[in-house]
Amino acid sequence: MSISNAPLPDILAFEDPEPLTPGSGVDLPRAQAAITDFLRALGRDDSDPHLLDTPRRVAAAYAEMLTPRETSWTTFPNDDGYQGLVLVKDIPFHSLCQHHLLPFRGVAHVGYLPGERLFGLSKLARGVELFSRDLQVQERLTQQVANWLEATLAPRGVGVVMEAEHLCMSLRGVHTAGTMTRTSVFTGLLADAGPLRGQFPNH
Ligand SMILES: Nc1nc2c(ncn2[C@@H]2O[C@H](COP(=O)(O)OP(=O)(O)OP(=O)(O)O)[C@@H](O)[C@H]2O)c(=O)[nH]1
Ligand SMILES: [Zn+2]
Repeated sequence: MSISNAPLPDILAFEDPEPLTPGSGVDLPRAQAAITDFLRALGRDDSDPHLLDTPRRVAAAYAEMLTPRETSWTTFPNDDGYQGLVLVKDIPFHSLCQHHLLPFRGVAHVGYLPGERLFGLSKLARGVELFSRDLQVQERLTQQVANWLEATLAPRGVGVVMEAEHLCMSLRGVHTAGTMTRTSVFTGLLADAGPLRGQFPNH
């Protein structure tokens, strides 16, 4: 099943979540042949020993960057009735800009106010990876992580803040190295500014 920008699948139901299958649309031999053509079109000498295996490496690198790791989506009942914020800060992530196929990378802060279910904490970081390993724009990525938490946990509120440097702005084009783009989505009881939302860095 491809996760590319598709509506959230029903299997994200929170009672018994199944593992998501990573995107299966990658055709490695075809990608490798395309990189060979690409290098020739860029006027590179493909007899250079360092370039001989580059098409295979590049195809494999992009396939890896576009494929999230398999995981299980364990949730637990909130038997103790915990009402406070669960917030995992500074989750490193990287993704690929849909416009230039160059990386953007930074940190995500992901939190929720639990309802009846709790996530294993690592799953918040895995959720960021799930949607990052795609050709993305940062706004959609942020919204997808928030939508996924809503659909999976039915929490009382969700907050997702993402801060990233886009290499398409740093290495080319406008050449503004070091800029950081912040996107955020807050829902439910976190939609309005207040002390809970204030726990998010740079909210
Ligand atoms: N909204 C949004 N824009 C992005 C993101 N990543 C890259 N972009 C922008 O996408 C735009 C593409 O603009 P175009 O004018 O079509 O492409 P371009 O000529 O390469 O643009 P420059 O980067 O300004 O040279 C650029 O302004 C990028 O900065 C993102 O995650 N969200
Ligand atoms: Zn870009």
